[in-house]
Amino acid sequence: MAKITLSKVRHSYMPNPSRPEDYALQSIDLEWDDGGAYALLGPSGCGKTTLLNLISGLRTPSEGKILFDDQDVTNLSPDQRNIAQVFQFPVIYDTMNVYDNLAFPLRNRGVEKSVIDQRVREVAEMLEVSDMLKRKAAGLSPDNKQKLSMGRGLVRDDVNVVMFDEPLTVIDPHLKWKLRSKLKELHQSIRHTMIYVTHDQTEALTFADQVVVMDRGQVVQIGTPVELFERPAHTFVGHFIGSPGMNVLPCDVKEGVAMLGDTAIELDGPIDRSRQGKTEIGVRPEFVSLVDEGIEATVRRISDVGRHHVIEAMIGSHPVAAIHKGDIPDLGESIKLSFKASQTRLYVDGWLAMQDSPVNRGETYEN
Ligand SMILES: Nc1ncnc2c1ncn2[C@@H]1O[C@H](COP(=O)(O)OP(=O)(O)OP(=O)(O)O)[C@@H](O)[C@H]1O
Repeated sequence: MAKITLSKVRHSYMPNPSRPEDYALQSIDLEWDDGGAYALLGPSGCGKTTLLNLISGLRTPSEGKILFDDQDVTNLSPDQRNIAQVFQFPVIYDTMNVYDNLAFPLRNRGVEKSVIDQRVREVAEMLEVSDMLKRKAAGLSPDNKQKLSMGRGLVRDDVNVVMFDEPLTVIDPHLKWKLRSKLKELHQSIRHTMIYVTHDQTEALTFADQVVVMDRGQVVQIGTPVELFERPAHTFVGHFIGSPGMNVLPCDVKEGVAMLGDTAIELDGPIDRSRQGKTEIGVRPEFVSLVDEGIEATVRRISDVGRHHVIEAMIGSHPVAAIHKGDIPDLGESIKLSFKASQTRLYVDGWLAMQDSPVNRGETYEN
């Protein structure tokens, strides 16, 4: 296993890139600890697979360096990097049985027979396929095939990193949660460095200790699931994570106070007054409540999502969503809203602009 460092990594699929938009990956600096569980999360086309392929060695970056511990692996082949990869679709040998499929990566490296047997049985046990070891892979259900594919990625204990590229795409929705929690459990027991690529926030947030949120070739925020939810560094993260996403309302700032029309909005702390630009208030629907005295709004839509309702109301011409558990108002009714101050923040040009905001901002990222 290894610590992985990306230093000023950029990648373009064009022969002579010149403008930022010519790069599928803008300048990326990352450090991933040995044994950590990481997710790369972002919308389709944001560069997740490109980044994964640069780490695995399937592609060489146009610029920058990739290190495994202190070794520069930028120009090494996938084989030389000693990694395991699990793809969207199962990569298994249909004609072999489950045991031989799991044993294959070890036999390939000349591992001793007794060690192979022990490892195969351990992994089979972890993945709950022990009773299928003698079955031909061809006859397995799609989720068992993908489990087997994962097992082939996990069977070697000498790999630097195990990478998963949207591994649950082919799995039935009702089995997804099972495999998702299985993977988390596997990470906790074998402690390989793992990188999990997905565009699904639930998958990323359940699997990873740290989630790297990407958009248009850039890293927008790296944080724990709680940090991403509670303190999005950018309005993009606020929108992308959460259901519904964070409310973002244009506001004015007067003498350090955020104003929504004539109403002063209490925030989580003092704002960073050095930043100039488009000012907005960000507050998640979970922290918007219906109250007796507050900001005036008109109910536009109500959705029943089971355990609660999502009330969409208009503050002037701007929509705001509230997650609400009590009696529901009528459509068109005038209501009053309040935002929980400790979860309400100012964003300037999309970036969090509170005095204690982290400075992990992509210089060229604009949403
Ligand atoms: N082989 C290629 N040649 C040219 N452009 C490519 C190639 N592969 C990817 N791209 C472009 O690079 C950008 C990033 O693509 P990438 O596949 O890395 O994104 P992604 O986040 O993995 O998307 P998805 O979730 O859809 O797989 C996209 O604009 C894509 O069109």
